[in-house]
Amino acid sequence: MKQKITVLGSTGSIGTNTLDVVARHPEQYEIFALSASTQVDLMLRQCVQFKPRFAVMASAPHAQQLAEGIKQNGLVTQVLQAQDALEVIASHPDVDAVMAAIVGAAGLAPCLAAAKAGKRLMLANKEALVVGGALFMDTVKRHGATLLPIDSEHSAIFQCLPEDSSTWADRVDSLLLTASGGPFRQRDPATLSQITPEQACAHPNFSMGRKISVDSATMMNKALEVIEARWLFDIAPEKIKVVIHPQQIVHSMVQFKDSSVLAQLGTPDMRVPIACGLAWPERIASGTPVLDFARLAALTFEVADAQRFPGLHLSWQALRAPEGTTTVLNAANEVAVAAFLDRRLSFDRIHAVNLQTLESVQPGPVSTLEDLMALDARARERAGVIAQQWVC
Ligand SMILES: NC(=O)C1=CN([C@@H]2O[C@H](COP(=O)(O)OP(=O)(O)OC[C@H]3O[C@@H](n4cnc5c(N)ncnc54)[C@H](OP(=O)(O)O)[C@@H]3O)[C@@H](O)[C@H]2O)C=CC1
Ligand SMILES: CC(=O)[C@@H](O)[C@H](O)COP(=O)(O)O
Ligand SMILES: [Mn+2]
Repeated sequence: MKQKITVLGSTGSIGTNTLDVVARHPEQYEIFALSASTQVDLMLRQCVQFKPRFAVMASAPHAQQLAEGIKQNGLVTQVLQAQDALEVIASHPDVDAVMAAIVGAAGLAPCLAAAKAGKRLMLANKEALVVGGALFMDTVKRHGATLLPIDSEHSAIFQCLPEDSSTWADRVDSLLLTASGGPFRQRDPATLSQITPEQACAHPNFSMGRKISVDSATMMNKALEVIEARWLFDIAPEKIKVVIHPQQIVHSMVQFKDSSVLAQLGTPDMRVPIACGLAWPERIASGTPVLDFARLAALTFEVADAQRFPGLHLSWQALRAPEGTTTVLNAANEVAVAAFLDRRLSFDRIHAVNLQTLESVQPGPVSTLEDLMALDARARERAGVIAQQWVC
């Protein structure tokens, strides 16, 4: 039987890489549903190629445009656009696995729907876990869903950890997340206010969406990944460490109690963790060239400079603070990054918006999705006001 896959965010960087891997294995996988926000033409091409049963667009005008294209091409794909359409395709009884590749907190509701339906959930959308925290993990456990990390660092750790998670607490000393340091690892900090969105999005090793690219440049991506690791691997925040490794060949490491360290290596290409998540515990070809150790240059490691990357430490601070603080941090960062990408906020103010929002929003209850979304909305509103004072 072929596995039926829903891809949430199919027009993005992770979405298109997922479809690339799926297309290499037509005997094993078929696309059940796709979702996108604005890219109608690309979505139509994906529908022509993969013939999904459903395609979801985020807005009515985009859905209408897609429906016309679907009709012209004689396809039977049903186009949906409704508030709960993402939940519908994430939890449909015919779906075997869901790739969560929407960017931001917007991906939380469909992730929870997939988890409640007990699906195999491949999680790239780290913000969903940063926002959802305990509720997300409880939902996965209560409904017997299978959660597979797609974020490259977490996929690496997942592959290095013993299969039996009940042994982790006794055996594991710490998790070592590697970080590229982004495009400004060596840039004079005095010039950070001049950075353009184009410069910030020029990641040294990966071609990714604009939001995660800016996060990599501030190292807020690593802050989100520390929080993501805390929940995925149920580990105390102080046992999660970050080391800069500019080549991104070592994707992350696990240090055990006897000081032995296991690492996962590979060419930096997201099709590797995607193929790993799709097939786990089997292995399938990803289309990625293997590492050529004869030609590999030096692998180097450095400490992250706290002055250059002040956002990194917000992860540990937020994890020590009352539950819900990570939801506030994520919302502030989404607002600040959007303002920077719109050229309304300078690059070096992203951290200031995050910090001031954390200082001024007290998290309330976070035991339901509605609680989390209300807190997210409150934090966004506050972050918007804070960002406004520095509008450029
Ligand atoms: N790119 C990478 O290599 C990696 C990404 N990740 C994580 O994976 C997630 C996706 O990243 P990436 O693929 O780079 O992002 P992209 O911006 O490239 O893609 C995002 C996708 O989500 C859709 N989308 C955007 N906003 C909404 C919304 N409000 N509602 C519904 N759909 C929406 C977009 O639609 P459209 O394009 O049609 O507007 C697109 O399909 C992020 O959480 C990121 O942190 C993790 C590790 C690596
Ligand atoms: C590919 C991936 O998982 C991204 O999160 C990427 O690793 C970004 O790396 P840095 O945030 O370390 O630049
Ligand atoms: Mn990552």
